[in-house]
Amino acid sequence: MEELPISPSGVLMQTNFITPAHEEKLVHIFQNELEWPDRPGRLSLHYGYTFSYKTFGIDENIPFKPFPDWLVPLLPTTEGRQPDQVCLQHYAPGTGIPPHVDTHSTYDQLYALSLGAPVFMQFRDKVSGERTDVDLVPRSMLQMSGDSRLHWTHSIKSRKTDTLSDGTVRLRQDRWSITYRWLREGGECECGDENLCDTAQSRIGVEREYRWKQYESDAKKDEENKVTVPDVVQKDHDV
Ligand SMILES: O=C(O)CCC(=O)C(=O)O
Ligand SMILES: [Fe+2]
Repeated sequence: MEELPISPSGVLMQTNFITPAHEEKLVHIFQNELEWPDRPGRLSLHYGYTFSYKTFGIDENIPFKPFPDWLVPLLPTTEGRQPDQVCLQHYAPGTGIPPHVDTHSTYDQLYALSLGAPVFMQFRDKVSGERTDVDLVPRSMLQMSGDSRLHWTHSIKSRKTDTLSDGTVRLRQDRWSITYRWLREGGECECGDENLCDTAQSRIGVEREYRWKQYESDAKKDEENKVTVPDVVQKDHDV
């Protein structure tokens, strides 16, 4: 893993984490062997503990799901133990993920493997307004640590194209990512960031930012009720 020479600090990347042939096999599995929710937008499948769209922590009611065979060789080994929560997501062209930080109290280390088409991830410091785009190239493993994990939000814009620095317009295509999360011992974060840290916020009696939560839980309800999610809720809430 090499740290990228950018703000925020703490963005580490390993390109070519797997070979193109391995990636091709995985995409075949994703497209032919997995059962995805039947709705538009970004789709998620969970392994290990299940991510809760209510608390943004772990869903305590769902037992640990063992990692499938195809996933085991894709687990990062640099944390000394397997992750606790793994989320495979499919981004159809045009879909993204709103700006957020992964819950500080529940999760400690955070990694993401990119497969399929490239896409830009935008890091944003809400205090200074500074933004940095990182190109998530296929087969690269990203680690978000330090400032990039705790003090900057990250997002993927919902749009059909990305414009590269040389002006080239790149069409979005199918992308998959695998997010790996390790539970934080003790379940409290000591970073003290009252803008982004749920532990710091709860200590000063501030309710968390619920917008993304609302979006996700609405999408989940719609999935349960098999109601089509209207296009408008799939747009980013760029706050
Ligand atoms: O798709 C990605 O690479 C990252 C997704 C993400 O930010 C998350 O699942 O929390
Ligand atoms: Fe995230």
